[in-house]
Amino acid sequence: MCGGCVVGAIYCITVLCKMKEKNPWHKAVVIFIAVLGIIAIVALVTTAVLQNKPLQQKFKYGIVLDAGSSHTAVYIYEWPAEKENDTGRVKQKHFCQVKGPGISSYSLSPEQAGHSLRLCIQEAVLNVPRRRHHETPLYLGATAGMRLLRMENQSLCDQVLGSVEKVLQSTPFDYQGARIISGQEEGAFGWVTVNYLSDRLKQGSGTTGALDLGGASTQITFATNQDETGESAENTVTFRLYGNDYFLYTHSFLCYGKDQVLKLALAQQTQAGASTLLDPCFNQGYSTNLSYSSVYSSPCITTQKPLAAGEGFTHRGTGNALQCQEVVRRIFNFSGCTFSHCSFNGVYQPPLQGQFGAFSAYYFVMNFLNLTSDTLENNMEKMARYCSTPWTQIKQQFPNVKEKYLAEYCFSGTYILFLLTHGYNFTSDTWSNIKFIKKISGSDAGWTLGYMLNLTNMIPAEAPDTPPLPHAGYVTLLLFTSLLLFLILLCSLRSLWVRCTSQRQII
Ligand SMILES: O=P(O)(O)OP(=O)(O)OP(=O)(O)OC[C@H]1O[C@@H](n2cnc3c(O)ncnc32)[C@H](O)[C@@H]1O
Ligand SMILES: [Ca+2]
Repeated sequence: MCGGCVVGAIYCITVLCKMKEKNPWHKAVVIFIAVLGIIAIVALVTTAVLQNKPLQQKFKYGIVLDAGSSHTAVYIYEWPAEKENDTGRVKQKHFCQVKGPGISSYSLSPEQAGHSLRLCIQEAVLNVPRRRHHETPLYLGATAGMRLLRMENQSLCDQVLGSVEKVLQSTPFDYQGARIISGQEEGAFGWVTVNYLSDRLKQGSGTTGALDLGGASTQITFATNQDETGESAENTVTFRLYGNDYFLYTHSFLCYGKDQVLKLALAQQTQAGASTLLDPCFNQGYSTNLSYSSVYSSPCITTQKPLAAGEGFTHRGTGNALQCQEVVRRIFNFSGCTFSHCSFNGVYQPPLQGQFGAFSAYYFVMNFLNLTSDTLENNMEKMARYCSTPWTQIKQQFPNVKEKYLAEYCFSGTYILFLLTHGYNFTSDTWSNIKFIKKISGSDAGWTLGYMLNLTNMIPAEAPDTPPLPHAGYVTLLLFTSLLLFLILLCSLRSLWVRCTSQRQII
């Protein structure tokens, strides 16, 4: 188009040049054409810039409720509408922690499960623009607490899900269902979240494994070679994302979350039915009364409450890390592996590969104990020091930390170190491959984002086509070409002018 302008202008000037002697207005017309040329070029460049300028960003939203065993959390995600399929574009906009325990704890009053969500739902209504409400998908995924309730009592489990469903259906959002997700989904979507947020999926290699420690279950997930996944189909998840194939190893250990594993340890230590339990995993001076039923009523505990036992027992700390390790060791079974490699309890696990992100309770506990950036050996020493500190001193030192957490850190820290090393086979050399994380680029690490990305088809199987030039490159090229054409126009005008003048002199 610009080339056409220039050729046209040159033609006009040639004609004008011939008409020169007859027309006294020739100079004004030449200037007029030159100005028109400049205006045309400016208009062209302006149009190109404006046409390609990103429109004012419109955002879309998605809401996921993480109905965990210990609590429910509501995550609101936000992304630019026109960049839906780009990796790293979806961000956590808002987070709301539901007051009270997880929904599985409402099995005796199921109506309360739905009711407990109301405040966070109200927050969500305020945090998503009203005009987007009807098109904002809303999902609820329940994890290990509800898996355990389902094992215990299917009917109560259905009533609790029905109660949350009733509340979620009455929201202005596009409710997409409440369900108990499988352990494989929990592990695999945690892996998707971590790798999506760290922008690793488009690169196709060097992904990060995901370690999630909840209250009732724990997951390990990492990419491995295709031949490693052949041994155990139930531990394999495959994804094709942005044109790359991923073969994931994943396993969820039900009952090995932080709260249930403590019950395993307590049950293991109270087999004799004594009225006092001296527990090396709790600080010296710590003492509380526990009922036997609070320990033995969990479906994770397969042994019966000891016959000789009364209603309850006194749980007393002795604070000894080495003895605590032995207590923890007894809740793992390292025999009976029928595969080439196992983690524990006869579960297949291929050799560990690559870096790992450890989140949820891994982060809470290791961060509190200051064990996130040291060697394994130093962490063992720090752990021993924490366990041997008297309870009164611990309480004085951390007056603002919830007492239940404080009391359990010796046990939880010892369990985490044992699980990662003896359970999953991390060594002193590979310890530094684990990063204890809470958030990545402002969004929480966890399964919820990966779950939503999957259900909304926001991660394409094939890499989307990208324009050959980025926007800035395209505008620069256009500007440069226009300037070049403008210069050619000026030169042509000048040379024609010179020719006309010389012809006039000859005449
Ligand atoms: O995945 P599931 O097993 O269903 O459980 P969850 O989703 O409820 O589990 P979380 O990751 O939210 O929490 C894991 C555990 O960490 C505990 N926890 C939360 N904040 C903590 C903190 O600051 N210090 C220590 N423990 C904490 C919490 O009570 C749980 O027992
Ligand atoms: Ca969880």
